[in-house]
Amino acid sequence: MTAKEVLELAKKNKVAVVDLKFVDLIGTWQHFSIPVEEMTEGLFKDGSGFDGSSIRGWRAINNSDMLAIPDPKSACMDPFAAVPTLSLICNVVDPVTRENYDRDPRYIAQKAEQHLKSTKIGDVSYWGPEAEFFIFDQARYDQTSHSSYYFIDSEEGIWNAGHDGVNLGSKIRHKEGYFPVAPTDTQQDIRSEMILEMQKAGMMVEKHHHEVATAGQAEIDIRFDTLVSTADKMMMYKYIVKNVAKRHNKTVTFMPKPIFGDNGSGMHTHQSIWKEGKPLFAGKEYAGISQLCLYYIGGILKHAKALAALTNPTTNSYKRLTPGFEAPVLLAYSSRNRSAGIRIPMYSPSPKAKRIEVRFPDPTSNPYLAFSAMLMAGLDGIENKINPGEPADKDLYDLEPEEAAKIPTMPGSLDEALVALEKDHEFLLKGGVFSEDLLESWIAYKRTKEVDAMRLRPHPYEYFLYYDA
Ligand SMILES: Nc1ncnc2c1ncn2[C@@H]1O[C@H](COP(=O)(O)OP(=O)(O)OP(=O)(O)O)[C@@H](O)[C@H]1O
Ligand SMILES: N[C@@H](CCC(=O)O)C(=O)O
Ligand SMILES: [Mg+2]
Ligand SMILES: [Mg+2]
Repeated sequence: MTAKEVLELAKKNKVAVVDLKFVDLIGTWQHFSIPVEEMTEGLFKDGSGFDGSSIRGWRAINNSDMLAIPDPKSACMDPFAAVPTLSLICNVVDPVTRENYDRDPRYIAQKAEQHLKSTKIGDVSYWGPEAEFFIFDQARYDQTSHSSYYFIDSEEGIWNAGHDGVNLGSKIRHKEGYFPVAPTDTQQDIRSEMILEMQKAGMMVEKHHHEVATAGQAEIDIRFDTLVSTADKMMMYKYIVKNVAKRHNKTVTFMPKPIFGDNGSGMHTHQSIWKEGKPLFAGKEYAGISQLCLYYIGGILKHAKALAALTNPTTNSYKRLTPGFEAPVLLAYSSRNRSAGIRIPMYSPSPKAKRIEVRFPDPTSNPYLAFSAMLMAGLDGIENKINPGEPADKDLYDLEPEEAAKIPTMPGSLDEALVALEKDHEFLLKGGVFSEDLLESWIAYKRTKEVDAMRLRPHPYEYFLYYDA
């Protein structure tokens, strides 16, 4: 859509307000709105000003004026505003230099797309994220100065099955959420409503279903698209999922591991590179992939510990990456099992469908940064012909300890991942895609606001362990 077409769309839909959205460093949409009269063709060049100093991980107060420049291609009607509102996703620009702000995650993703072209390896990359999430009836969090408590509830939870925990016929048994029909699945209609809103917002949806966890775990899969467009769609995806849940007085969390002892939520990320309309990952090597694809896998595996700081960026992320819950721990690749960090799906023999699925990312990641970082790691693997080693076609959860010890693992904590990123980030700086400044501010933010903040707080479970010591 061009700027002119957006103005026509606004007229046709009797738009009164235009909502300008942009993503902060952590990966949350921020927004402000203007009356429709303020939306001229010039807005798409000159942008609209806002104070960037209050945005997480951004510039200090002495350097705070920013411009939001809307991307006309992102225009759609906002599904949740009662007043007819047009939604536009923006890039962020410095008003003095008119340069893109180098901490704007969307700009980094645009540079990653350009970088792929400049390497001449390929001209486009495709991304298909499968985000999982929980729909709860309510969630409460209370914090006193001494400790913190949380409480979640779900009509599907086994804790609602009766005092003795016996299944009463329409309750999901432990690990059996995937996927009996209603009345066991109580969330069919709410997921359907979510995908209808996604379609109205211009997204192509492939599937929705209940996931394995007992208490309202869901997944919606969208059709793959180019890097920036897919990251834009992930932002809209979360917006729609959370707001449809709210309509039903429910609440959604994308936390990777909200419930101890049950499956967590991942965001497996399918990816492939193409050149002149040809899929570069299809070939005659293992599982029908190409040598280039093997090198791409080599790059992802080599840099996985550093990547984790961006693809699994919360302290909670590492509670998901434990054996026994379909989330990967060991850094290996395989066509067969879902316990490997990278899987090569075998559903279709078509070269067009040939892709790799990186299984460790989770939906707390900022999609612009996570996709860009994975692309940069894969390209580094291709440029340096990094051999990924032999595939691991066994169940990696059941390996003999000596065998398992030979395979590298994901980091055990966010702290470890941040240290890995500090040591290994040259591959991200190529072509000026990521800057040292952005990575430093990411690491500092995550360390002080999340790792240290968690480390310094007494945990509720410590009361169970130590209160009567
Ligand atoms: N060539 C491709 N490049 C990138 N992504 C692709 C390509 N072909 C398909 N995809 C995307 O891959 C994703 C496939 O999701 P699908 O649910 O089939 O995966 P799955 O890993 O088998 O599922 P699950 O993990 O739930 O068992 C979709 O987003 C789809 O659009
Ligand atoms: N929920 C699992 C994945 C389940 C699946 O294979 O879809 C995870 O944390 O990655
Ligand atoms: Mg899934
Ligand atoms: Mg998957």
